[in-house]
Amino acid sequence: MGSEGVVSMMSVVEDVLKQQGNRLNDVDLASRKAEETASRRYEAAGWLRKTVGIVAAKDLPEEPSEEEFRLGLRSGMILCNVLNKVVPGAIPKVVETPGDSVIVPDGAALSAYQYFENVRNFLVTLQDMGLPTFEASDLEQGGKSSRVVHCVLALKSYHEWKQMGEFFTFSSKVLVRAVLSDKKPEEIPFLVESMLSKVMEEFEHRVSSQNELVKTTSKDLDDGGRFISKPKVDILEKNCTTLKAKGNDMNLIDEEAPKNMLLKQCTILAQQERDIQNLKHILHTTKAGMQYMKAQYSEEFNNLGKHLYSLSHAASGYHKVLEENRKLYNQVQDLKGNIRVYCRVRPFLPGQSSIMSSVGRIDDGSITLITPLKYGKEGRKSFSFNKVFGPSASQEEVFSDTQALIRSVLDGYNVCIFAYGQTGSGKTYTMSGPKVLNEHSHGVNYRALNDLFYLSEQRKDAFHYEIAVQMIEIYNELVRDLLVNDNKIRNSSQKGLNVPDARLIPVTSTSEVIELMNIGQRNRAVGATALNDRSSRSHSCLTIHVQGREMASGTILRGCMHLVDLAGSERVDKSEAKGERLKEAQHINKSLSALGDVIAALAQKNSHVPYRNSKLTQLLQDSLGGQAKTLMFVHISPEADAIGETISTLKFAERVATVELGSARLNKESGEVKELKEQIVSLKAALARKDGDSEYIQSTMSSPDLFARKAGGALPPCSNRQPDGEDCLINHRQPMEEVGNIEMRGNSGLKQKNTGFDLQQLLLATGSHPWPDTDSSLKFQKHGAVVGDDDSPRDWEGDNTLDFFYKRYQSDTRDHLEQQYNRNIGGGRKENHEYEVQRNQFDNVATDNSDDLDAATSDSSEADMLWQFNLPKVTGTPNGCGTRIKKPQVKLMKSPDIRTPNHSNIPSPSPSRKLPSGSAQSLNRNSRLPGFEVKRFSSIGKMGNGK
Ligand SMILES: Nc1ncnc2c1ncn2[C@@H]1O[C@H](COP(=O)(O)OP(=O)(O)OP(=O)(O)O)[C@@H](O)[C@H]1O
Repeated sequence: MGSEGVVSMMSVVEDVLKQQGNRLNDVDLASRKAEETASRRYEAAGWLRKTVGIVAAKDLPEEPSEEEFRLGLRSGMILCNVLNKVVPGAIPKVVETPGDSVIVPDGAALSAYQYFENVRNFLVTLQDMGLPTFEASDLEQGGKSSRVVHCVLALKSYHEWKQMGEFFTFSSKVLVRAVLSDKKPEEIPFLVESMLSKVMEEFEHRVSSQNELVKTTSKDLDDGGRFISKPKVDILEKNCTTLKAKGNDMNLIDEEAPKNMLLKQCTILAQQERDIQNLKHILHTTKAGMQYMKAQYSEEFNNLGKHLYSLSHAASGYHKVLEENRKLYNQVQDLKGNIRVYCRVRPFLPGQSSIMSSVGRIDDGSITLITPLKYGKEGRKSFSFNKVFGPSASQEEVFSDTQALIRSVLDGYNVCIFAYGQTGSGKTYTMSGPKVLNEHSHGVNYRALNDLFYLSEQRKDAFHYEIAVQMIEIYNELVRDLLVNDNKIRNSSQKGLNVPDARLIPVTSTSEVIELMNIGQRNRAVGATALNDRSSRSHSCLTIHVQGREMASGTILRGCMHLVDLAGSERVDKSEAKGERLKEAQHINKSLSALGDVIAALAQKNSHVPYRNSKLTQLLQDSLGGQAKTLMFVHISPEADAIGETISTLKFAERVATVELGSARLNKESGEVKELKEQIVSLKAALARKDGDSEYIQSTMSSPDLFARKAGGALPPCSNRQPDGEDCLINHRQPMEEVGNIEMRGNSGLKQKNTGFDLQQLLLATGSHPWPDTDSSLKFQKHGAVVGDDDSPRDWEGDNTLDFFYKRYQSDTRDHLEQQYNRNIGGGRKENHEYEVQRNQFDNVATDNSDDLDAATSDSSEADMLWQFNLPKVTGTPNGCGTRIKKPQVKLMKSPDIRTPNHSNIPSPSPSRKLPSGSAQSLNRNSRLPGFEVKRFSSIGKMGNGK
């Protein structure tokens, strides 16, 4: 472009400016005043000149360098300021162009891109309106303005279209004014109409595209944005087309630039759509993944729940199995006859420090002690028992395993529960409870009795039970009946435990027993005042005798239960006991060590078991050696300084646990046997009547057993020895010999005679010669007890005499008796009675299938007998139980030679076994065996009747 062109352009512009300035004056006086100032005009003209000159100097490339960009920016700024002059207020003036921003007069910084975009739009609008100022021809003619616009568009592309955002708003009022200011009045309606139609067109176009966009967006949102929807693509394309078309329509700019820009915009939009779709897809996938994971999680959670349930089920099953195992183990132990041993650890007492405990660990069945060096390097010692109860175990827990034993008593077994342990270790607490009793603190005694009465009540439709109680203490080797108020020691014999003098009192409820126990405790306390805390220095034993009759069959079951609270073991040197206390301690230790000896002998299965070395071992004899079910609670204190006693206590207890007593025996007597016994009694009575033995008749006619005597609900009368005015229960006391065990039944006449039995009579009755009365060492005490001079137990197991006699007797007694009977028949002789008795006995031996029961029955009382009479056992077992005589032997043994036994071949069982005469009529059917005979007669001696 030549200088002429520039000048003419300048003059055109100057004219326009002039014209416009004049017109604006008319429209807005204030504005015009400002715009009309010479300096501004001049300035505007100068800017314009400069701008045009610069732009003319160089075309701005599409992607300008920094310098080019700044140049273009500056050109645009100048142009805009010119335009600002032309249309005041339409475009803000540019004060500065720092970086790529534009500072307007009020100091606000705008992005250059936004600013020039607005300028472009403004120019396009003006052009669209057909304003003369910006006639295309003018621009094209001058070419400068188009370059400026180009420059602006180039800037736009430089900053990318996508950043396009806000547009300047400018006052349409101002614009209209500017447009109409130089128009003739007649042109105005046309112009306004044209402008309005364009505005409407644009407005409608924008509204419709806006609506479509809104619809598409909402549909996409409804679809969850899964994929690019076809309509949307169409809209995009349409938009692109529109944009392209628009670009084509733009006459003010180059053909290519808008096309490129539109294409770019489309590409960018499409890309963005794709991105959005991808994102949506990812979102969808993630959602699906989440849902899948959620489902999986909940499934796994369910499975875990099921697994946990099955685990807990298995765990409870495991515990059940453990419990079952323990029960089975206990059953096996019971079958083997092992003494059950439960260990209980006392808690620290109030005021004691619990830091120094000797107990390290307690498991279900084992306890580990922490031991000082002197007990071994390991520092630990473990002991195993049937169960170990820790310090926190409740009375109920401790009793829980004992319940089965209570049932056994009602089933006809003998049971012994005893508490062992060092002084103050909690024996009395376990057996009776603490001083202040409540429902939870009741000890084994109370609970056992409660159960006993409860179970007997439950069985009342099938069984009729009668229960009686005895209570004794052993103090300094003297036995004392605690249920007698006179406080006399009933038997001070050092040779025998003369328990028959201990009262046996029928009871019908736990409270009655508690009442008796209180009496017993009071009696114990009387001693205690004199002898310094005697209650803990003596062994006490509560014995409960139970007899049950099965109503349907008449079968009799007898069981008894000893509940023994032993005196505490004590180290004399440690306690520094002196005088009476020392004597007590020595007695206690002696009896406990005797107990230890008995246990050791039993554990080693020795043939000799030294029961007689103390009253205690005699008391426990039927529990330790008589096939009873025996349970020991061993107690220990937790204090570290008691470790010595604790270890020896537990060692002792472990030894006890190894003792096998043989399986417990059932004390059962069938109705048939009972009938036979009754027949015997009546036959005896008939014979006695004939003999005029009124005393005998009288006694025989009385009911044969204590419990039978009580029939009709009346309690047995108290003994003659009972002082008048005693407690009602005391008044019902029975001498023990009347009520002891099974063998206490009937034949009280024998008791009253206080006679023993005569084996010689039996031998005579069986055609045997009596054993020579060579020894006076076997004596009868006043109650018929047989006492050896020495206390040593006699083991007759290996005695050939017995075997011999047994064989002879067994095989031929029946014939012999029948012959004897035939000889005596009609003679009214007493021998007939003996014959009947013996024949019955024989029949029982030969035919009675309840043989075992008989044996069991006899056994239950056997120990009592021996205990009472100091009579050594004459059975085959090492410990004196009469259980080794076996029924098959009884039935198979035969000897042709029985009628005239060669007495030279039958040595006396023992020189000490000399028996008094005159008791032949008291023969028991069980006298089929010598061993049994002796035993039976012992029973008779003790109980007063040996039917
Ligand atoms: N399991 C326990 N829980 C709480 N206190 C107990 C427990 N065992 C024992 N005691 C308390 O310990 C003290 C001694 O107990 P207990 O009299 O029963 O011992 P002991 O072995 O019978 O003594 P001794 O041999 O002198 O007769 C008592 O005060 C008793 O209450």
